[in-house]
Amino acid sequence: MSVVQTENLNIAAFDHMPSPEEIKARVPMTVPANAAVVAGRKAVMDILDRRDPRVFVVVGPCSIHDAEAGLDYARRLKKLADEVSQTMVLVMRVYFEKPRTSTGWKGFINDPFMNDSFRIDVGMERARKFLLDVSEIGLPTGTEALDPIAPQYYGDLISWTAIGARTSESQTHREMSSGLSTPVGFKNATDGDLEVAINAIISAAHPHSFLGINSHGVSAITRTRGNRYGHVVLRGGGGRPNYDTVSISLAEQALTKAKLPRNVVVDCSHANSWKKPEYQPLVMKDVAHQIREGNDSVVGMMIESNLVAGNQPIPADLSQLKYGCSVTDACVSWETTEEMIRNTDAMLRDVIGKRERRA
Ligand SMILES: O=C[C@H](O)[C@H](O)COP(=O)(O)O
Ligand SMILES: C=C(OP(=O)(O)O)C(=O)O
Repeated sequence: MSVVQTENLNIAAFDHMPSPEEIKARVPMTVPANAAVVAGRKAVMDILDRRDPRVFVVVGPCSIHDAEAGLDYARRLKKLADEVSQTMVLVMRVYFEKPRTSTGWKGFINDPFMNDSFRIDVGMERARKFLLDVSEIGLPTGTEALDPIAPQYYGDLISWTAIGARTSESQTHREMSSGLSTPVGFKNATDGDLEVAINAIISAAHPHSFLGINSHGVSAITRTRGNRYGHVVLRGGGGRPNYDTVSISLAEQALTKAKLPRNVVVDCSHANSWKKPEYQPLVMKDVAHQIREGNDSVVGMMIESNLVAGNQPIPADLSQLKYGCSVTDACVSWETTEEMIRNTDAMLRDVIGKRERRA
């Protein structure tokens, strides 16, 4: 009797992927980019530690699919960030990895040509280059860490990380977060459950040992120190938003009960806006109002925004793509984004000033 093959029965191919070191050699860190990352991380950590009275806002496209439009966005955002720097730290949302409810385009790293060629090697290098370019503009970047190997390729260029609603309960993602060098926002689950995010913060704060890769792309027992900068992100779910005063108070109580810092970020999009971009300004205004009224647990907000409002399906002929328009979730336009950020700046000026004077 011969041995019957029992492994890799559903694997079509193993194609070569350059190591993190090789990709970094092609797109090396620069001094100005490094300075933006260090400053961005410090600002967010200081906000979480209450050493900085401002709030951070992670704002940008639902996903990056066109580097040129993305950089156009980044240049505009940098000007806005400088304008409102008294009250807010703007972090550009640079999402390359999309967790899908069932199927769909999984992002710029997975399929950079958006034609099912899945050139992850090209996607990873281009993603790294994009992050470098945004950082050189002087903006910190925030991303969702979905693939547990990917941070080895670009983690040095990230200032804030999200663990998404579909993965906050995943041990793999909690382990990975325990080793990330950035603050990590854990989203409540898609059904609205906040406990998974609280458990994720506790888990990620501890050291873990797990299977990963090192910078040479070799399997490694990865041993982490634990990440004390975990916090919750309220994104709504289970058919209802959770940015209202009662939901935020419940989140504060849950954090206190778990002996965790009362740090809450509100995602103005997703189930908090019923996935309708036109509601995002209302959510942001409501949350800014809560801060004005004395709330001190909300440390940040998130906005899904692009140059052009709405979204578009990915056409078979990519030349038909509308410039600056999302190919995933619908976003608010650049003009609306400016208005949202400027209104929030005006609403927060007094309260942030008071916090500053108290310090
Ligand atoms: O923000 C992104 C989307 O909400 C998430 O990736 C899920 O998208 P889908 O439900 O369209 O698959
Ligand atoms: C997938 C996202 O969010 P959530 O995990 O809240 O669905 C996202 O922000 O792209």
